[in-house]
Amino acid sequence: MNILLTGASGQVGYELRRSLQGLGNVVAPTRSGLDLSDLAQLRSVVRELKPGLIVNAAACTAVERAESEPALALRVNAEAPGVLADEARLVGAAIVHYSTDYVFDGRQQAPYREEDTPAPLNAYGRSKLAGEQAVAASGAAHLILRTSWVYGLRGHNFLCTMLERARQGHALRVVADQFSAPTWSRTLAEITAQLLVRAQAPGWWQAHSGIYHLSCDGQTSWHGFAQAIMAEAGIGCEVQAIGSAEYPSPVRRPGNSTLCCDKLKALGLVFPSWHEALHLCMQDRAIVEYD
Ligand SMILES: NC(=O)C1=CN([C@@H]2O[C@H](COP(=O)(O)OP(=O)(O)OC[C@H]3O[C@@H](n4cnc5c(N)ncnc54)[C@H](OP(=O)(O)O)[C@@H]3O)[C@@H](O)[C@H]2O)C=CC1
Ligand SMILES: Cc1cn([C@H]2C[C@H](O)[C@@H](COP(=O)(O)OP(=O)(O)O[C@H]3O[C@@H](C)C(=O)[C@@H](O)[C@H]3O)O2)c(=O)[nH]c1=O
Repeated sequence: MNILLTGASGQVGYELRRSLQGLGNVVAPTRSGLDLSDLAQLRSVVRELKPGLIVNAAACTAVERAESEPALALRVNAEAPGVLADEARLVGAAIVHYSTDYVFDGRQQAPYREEDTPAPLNAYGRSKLAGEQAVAASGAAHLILRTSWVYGLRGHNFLCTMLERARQGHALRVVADQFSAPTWSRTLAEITAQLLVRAQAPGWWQAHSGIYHLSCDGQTSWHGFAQAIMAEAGIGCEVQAIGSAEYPSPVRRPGNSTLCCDKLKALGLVFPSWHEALHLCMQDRAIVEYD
């Protein structure tokens, strides 16, 4: 089976490329071979490859940029996934699509469940919600996996930003009033692959297509996450706690976007705590530095 993987140069796509190996022949075009803003190209690539599975890890993830370029965010995060899902249905493929905790407004105290009503606060969240809706409406066998605060040792993410700022000797001031679960890109990719092994059972997609929450266990604030990163890296750098109002940004972010993952756990999948995953990720640091 051919597996079409988009976004393989991103932090989740990079890990998926490895995790999906045992499931089929992973075809991972670069952006020049498959540009999600070119909807006609998307259609022709899927028709030519005839994949049995599409895994869409490509997205516009620059949250601040989405505020000033909402049309591009909508095209890549909403229209393109809709086209991919539509084409998946036509070639008889299933599609896995990633979404975000930022579809919620963060006012709820308890962790969000899949059936809770989304109400995004920003352009990125609105584009991702529209993407979910397009995939769900396509009629293709699908998994929409919502995750949160993804990091890894490569690419653009909060962990790399904090380590770089500390290395440069900057004082760290980090918001302490936004809560969710940091999720290692490798955890996300490995649990996705475990889920796809289960999905090989006859009738699985008909019974299980839908939205699932997939984050590491537990919750913390960005400030708590930054403190844990410094501790794991052995950097004795103080991290000052600030309120969201003290961090200048054109983007409104949810106060509590922790995701409840019980629906996936009920399928027998085991999730590490966010702290455990961070520890494992940081153990990889020496390897990545010599890559
Ligand atoms: N990062 C996070 O904190 C979170 C991410 N998610 C979701 O997880 C998924 C994966 O995110 P993540 O790996 O972090 O994202 P990254 O920003 O690390 O990677 C995005 C990928 O998408 C590709 N891409 C962007 N625009 C296009 C385009 N027009 N055509 C083709 N490819 C394109 C990028 O390619 P290139 O290298 O060429 O730019 C890159 O490979 C996304 O759906 C995201 O919304 C959900 C919650 C949290
Ligand atoms: C760099 C920095 C950020 N912050 C704040 C801003 C923000 O509230 C929080 C995280 O910063 P980021 O720039 O990583 O935020 P952001 O890009 O909003 O992160 C989000 O990305 C998208 C793709 C998602 O889907 C979300 O789950 C989430 O991970 O920390 C500080 O307080 N101090 C700092 O020095």
